[in-house]
Amino acid sequence: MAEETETMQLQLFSPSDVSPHSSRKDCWVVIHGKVYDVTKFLEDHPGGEDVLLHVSASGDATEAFEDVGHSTSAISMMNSYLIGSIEDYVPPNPSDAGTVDGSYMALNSQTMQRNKGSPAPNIFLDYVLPLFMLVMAVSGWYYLTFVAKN
Ligand code: HEM
Repeated sequence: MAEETETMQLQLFSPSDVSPHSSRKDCWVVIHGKVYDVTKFLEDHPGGEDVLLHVSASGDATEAFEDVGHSTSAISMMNSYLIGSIEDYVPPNPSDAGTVDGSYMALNSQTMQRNKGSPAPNIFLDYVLPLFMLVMAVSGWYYLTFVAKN
């Protein structure tokens, strides 16, 4: 039940259209709701063909693709394999919701921003270490001012 969209000229697929294409001779992967025919790329994929076959069979390759942290050149290569998109795509990760209709690059740069953004708070570096240094400085000042003088 594939059909053409007028705006993006991308074929629309349902998950059941995609699932039969998970063999070495015919391998499609779904990443961020876009469908890529990677059959001709299997042998050239630097990460190997087995990972692509595996995620192809799993239905949605988005999380696996993101976990690897592909380079921008890998991301630009993807367009050559783009054949369509999933109709009414529901992202596997709820935090991706709302970006389904955005372009892949936009979504990916958001992901990179998210990953690059503020690191997880470190209680030792943020609070304990500065407090320790403050106590040491005050003790030093107290010793030099009041104790060492006498
Ligand atoms: C059309 C889709 C894909 C393209 C064009 C692509 C392209 C690439 C490229 C160019 C690299 C070399 C490293 C880099 O430049 O980032 C790479 C590495 C890799 N890719 Fe993909 N990839 C695709 C999909 C996937 C998917 C769905 C997975 C799923 C797990 C995957 C797993 C890996 C792994 C494990 C590596 C090796 C990373 C390393 O050794 O550091 N790739 N891919």
